[in-house]
Amino acid sequence: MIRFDSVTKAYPDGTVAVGGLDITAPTGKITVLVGPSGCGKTTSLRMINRMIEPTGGQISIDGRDTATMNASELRRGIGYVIQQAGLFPHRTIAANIATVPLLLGWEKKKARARATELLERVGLPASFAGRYPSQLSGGQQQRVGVARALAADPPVMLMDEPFSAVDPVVREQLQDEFLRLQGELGKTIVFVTHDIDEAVKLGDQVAVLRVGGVLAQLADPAHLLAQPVDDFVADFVGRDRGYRGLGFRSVPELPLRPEPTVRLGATRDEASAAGALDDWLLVTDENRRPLGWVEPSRLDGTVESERLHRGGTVAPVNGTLRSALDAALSSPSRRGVIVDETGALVGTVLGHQVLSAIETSTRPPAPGVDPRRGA
Ligand SMILES: Nc1ncnc2c1ncn2[C@@H]1O[C@H](COP(=O)(O)OP(=O)(O)OP(=O)(O)O)[C@@H](O)[C@H]1O
Repeated sequence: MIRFDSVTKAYPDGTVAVGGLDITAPTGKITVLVGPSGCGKTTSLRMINRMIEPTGGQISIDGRDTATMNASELRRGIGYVIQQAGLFPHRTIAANIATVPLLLGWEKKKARARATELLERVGLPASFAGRYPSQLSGGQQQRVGVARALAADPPVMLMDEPFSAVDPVVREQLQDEFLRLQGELGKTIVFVTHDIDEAVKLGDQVAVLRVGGVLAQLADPAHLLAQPVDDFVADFVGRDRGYRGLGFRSVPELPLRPEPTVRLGATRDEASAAGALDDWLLVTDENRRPLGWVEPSRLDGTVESERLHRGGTVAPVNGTLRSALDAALSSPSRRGVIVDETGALVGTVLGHQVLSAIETSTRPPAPGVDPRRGA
């Protein structure tokens, strides 16, 4: 856990870059610092590894005051990734990745093996090991930057706009791979971005800062989008926040309807007895896993696999409103199929129910409720 207690950075010219910041970045989670240009994001990040020394307050990692630690030792336990990767141009990719392990005194062979392993981990071929940074695309260089930061397996990672310099498509791929990697590694990450979409996509919690390095709101993404604490945060997260919120709110909030079903091999009479003759009917296997839809009125024999209308995605019951809406919109019956972790049918939901759940979640909080406190 990284903890900021009333942390301040004032420059000799009087600029207060960070003004009394209190934030806790929980172990194994991604904390995103987001805010307009000049609000002190980078300064806050660099104070964690003491590339910048605070002028007030205290930063501790797992209860240890970083000011009392040896600065180079501190940095070796912290991976650091910056925009445009910041690779050493005259060193090979393998040598770049192995920088910290070699500083830590690893044998060359072991460091090289680690570099190759990490290349694959970040989605690059091992054959890139002998190339130079200029022989890689921007997105590939960013991956190497992440691999380099992970090389000595530090528990903490600081990431300063690591995906900002690449085009939107590559950026999305890098974000997805980063989330997958974090799912495996569970590092304690502080991530700086100016992009609210990136912040809500990646953050377990998001800290919105105002200029002067003051915390405006710290919340999980769903809560931030649904209940911005004031106009500054509301403007920053944007007007379409309700629709961004789709990706975060979970299906159990929705009223699920029981759905009549029928099995393969059922006759037309059985099918029309199960549901309405002129309505779509859901066909499942013996474990209640959805297989597709039929229209009983169009059946001229039994329900056969090849007659099924398979269109439509299914949404997991612990999934998001976005997946539920996709399921509803892509279903021929317009009823979105919700399944449990075994893939078995739990119920269905209508598109307008998903939309009203979003409406409810984006209404301002009731008077007396402090939106700074999590839901
Ligand atoms: N050496 C310095 N002397 C005086 N002021 C400084 C110095 N370094 C940074 N600042 C100021 O501190 C404030 C915070 O800067 P910082 O780089 O942390 O912001 P940021 O939120 O990361 O901005 P950006 O998104 O534009 O990178 C800015 O107003 C900046 O001009």
